[in-house]
Amino acid sequence: MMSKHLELTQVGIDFPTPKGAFTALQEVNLRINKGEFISLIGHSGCGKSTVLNIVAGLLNATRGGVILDGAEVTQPGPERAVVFQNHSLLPWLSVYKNVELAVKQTLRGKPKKQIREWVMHNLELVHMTHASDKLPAEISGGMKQRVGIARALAMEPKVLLMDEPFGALDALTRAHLQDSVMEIHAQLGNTVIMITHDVDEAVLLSDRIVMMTNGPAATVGEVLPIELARPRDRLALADNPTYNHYRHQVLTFLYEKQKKIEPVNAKQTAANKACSAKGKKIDAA
Ligand SMILES: Nc1ncnc2c1ncn2[C@@H]1O[C@H](COP(=O)(O)OP(=O)(O)OP(=O)(O)O)[C@@H](O)[C@H]1O
Repeated sequence: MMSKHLELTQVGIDFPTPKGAFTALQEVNLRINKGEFISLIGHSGCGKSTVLNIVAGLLNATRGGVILDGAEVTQPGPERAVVFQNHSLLPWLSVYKNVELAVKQTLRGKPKKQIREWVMHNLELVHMTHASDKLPAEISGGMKQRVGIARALAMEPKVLLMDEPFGALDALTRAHLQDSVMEIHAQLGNTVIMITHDVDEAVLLSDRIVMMTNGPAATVGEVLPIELARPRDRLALADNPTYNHYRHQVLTFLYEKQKKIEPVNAKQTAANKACSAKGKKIDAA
């Protein structure tokens, strides 16, 4: 039986700017069950990373707050591991050492053999044991991202926070990693919050998709439960009407309900002004 364990209540944040306070988020409310896979989707700049950073404890909310298993989140902690778009591995350490470094604190004082087994176990989860002695520069982008995920998992976090984890990868590598993440999630049952811009990725991976409104003062617009049986097979789902219905709902939210009106750039504005001035002169002539 799943129990609610992560709660964002009335979360709001103001950033100081030279022009005064900028309200990025307003009244964000979300209840997440243990083991749930949540995707955050919304237009660029709406506040997805800000939500994730508040849950990670890297930013403090101006209003409201986050409770994880009854304790308020006020700072970063090992129970909330973050995977960023750009792996952020230490370039001078091997794949093995990068993962080991993350668990040294939590496994301090444990026998070396136990630490080694744990590091290798986590590299195995992401299929990276074969490259344990390589340096980050010697492996591909997708492999680095796998190691970043292994490093996060090795900390045994209650919540795995992923900020566009596959954003920098080519489509095929991305698909392989999505499959790995689904496998790992099925095996470990961590709670996951993932930011994505990819509608297919959100539908394929999630239990619920949280769709955010445009900023400023962005908030949760709609929440879409994805009731597709697991394990999920991307090929089989391509022709599945329910899958396509979910896809359509997300697209409708993004491109109809939250249509992004791009600001006209300064150059264009100047050009338009010049044009209409010219037009007036012509009219007047
Ligand atoms: N430290 C800061 N100071 C001022 N404004 C900020 C700060 N951090 C974020 N913002 C603003 O808050 C809003 C939300 O930013 P955020 O990075 O969370 O958006 P996002 O949805 O993750 O964007 P993207 O999809 O492009 O990564 C944006 O308007 C951004 O400019």
